Amino acid sequence: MRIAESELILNKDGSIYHLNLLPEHIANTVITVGDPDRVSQVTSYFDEIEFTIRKREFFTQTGYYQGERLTVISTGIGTDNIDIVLNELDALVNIDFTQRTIKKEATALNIIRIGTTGAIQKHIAVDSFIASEIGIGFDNLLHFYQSDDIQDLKLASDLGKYLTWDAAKAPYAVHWDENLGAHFVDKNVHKGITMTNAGFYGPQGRVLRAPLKDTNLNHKIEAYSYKDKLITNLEMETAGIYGLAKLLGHKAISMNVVLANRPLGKFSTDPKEAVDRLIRFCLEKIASYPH
Ligand SMILES: O=P(O)(O)O[C@H]1O[C@H](CO)[C@@H](O)[C@H]1O
Ligand SMILES: O=c1cc[nH]c(=O)[nH]1
Repeated sequence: MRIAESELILNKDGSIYHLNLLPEHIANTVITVGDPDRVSQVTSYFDEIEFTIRKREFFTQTGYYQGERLTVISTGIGTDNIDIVLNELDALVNIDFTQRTIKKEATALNIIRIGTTGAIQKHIAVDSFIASEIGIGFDNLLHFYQSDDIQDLKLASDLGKYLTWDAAKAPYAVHWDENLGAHFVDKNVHKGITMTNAGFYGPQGRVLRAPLKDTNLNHKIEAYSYKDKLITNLEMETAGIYGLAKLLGHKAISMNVVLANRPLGKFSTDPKEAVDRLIRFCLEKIASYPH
């Protein structure tokens, strides 16, 4: 079926609406980062940069790292942007832009998020790494899609009940890609459950001037366990990436460096270096991932 001009929106040069990319611009392995400035921090380790484009907060570079073609793209902040980035990346590989039809053979991308986060457990020190085994979304994004079969409904319902959460704002839970995820875990990485929320302040239990509705929310999250697993960290993209990647047939892993330890009230003294260590770690893991 032909997809209408209002749904699959292409720019005059044939590129996809927000990302401004043509199908040939992206590699099958895509690194997503929140901060547009982090894209060139990643590609500073590349042997060659083939392509650079920027529109709004979406800055993309494609190039080669140890002989492998990789795309690095910034998503900006939040799962509203993840909806755009994941749908448009998927369209670039799985929709024929000339015919406006879905291609017969689907392409699966490897998607690796290199992000920053706040730990909710005291024992997870600032500057350490977390690989998200599960992303739990409090942002509602996945509820707009038919997605029950890719969600961990039991975990979401258990946590919703534990927090006596408003049913209209029910969380969703989606697992990482097991193969890709396992490859990124080693002795220096905490494996955890990441809570993705719709904001940095109130939704992550931060108070500057605006008082919180539930002042105990972070303590409750810190104390919650499901099948002996704790919620480890809070950020703003992982669950959306896991949900849409799984729904669209892509493989995703979210790796985050801990900049804040919330219960201890600590923040990294050198966030740029901490992010750089995670970048180098992830690039080595990508280079050694069997294809
Ligand atoms: O560093 P990035 O990848 O942007 O990730 C985290 O940092 C931002 C908030 O400071 C949010 O996007 C959060 O998820
Ligand atoms: O506490 C933090 C740190 C980074 N990013 C977040 O979303 N939260």
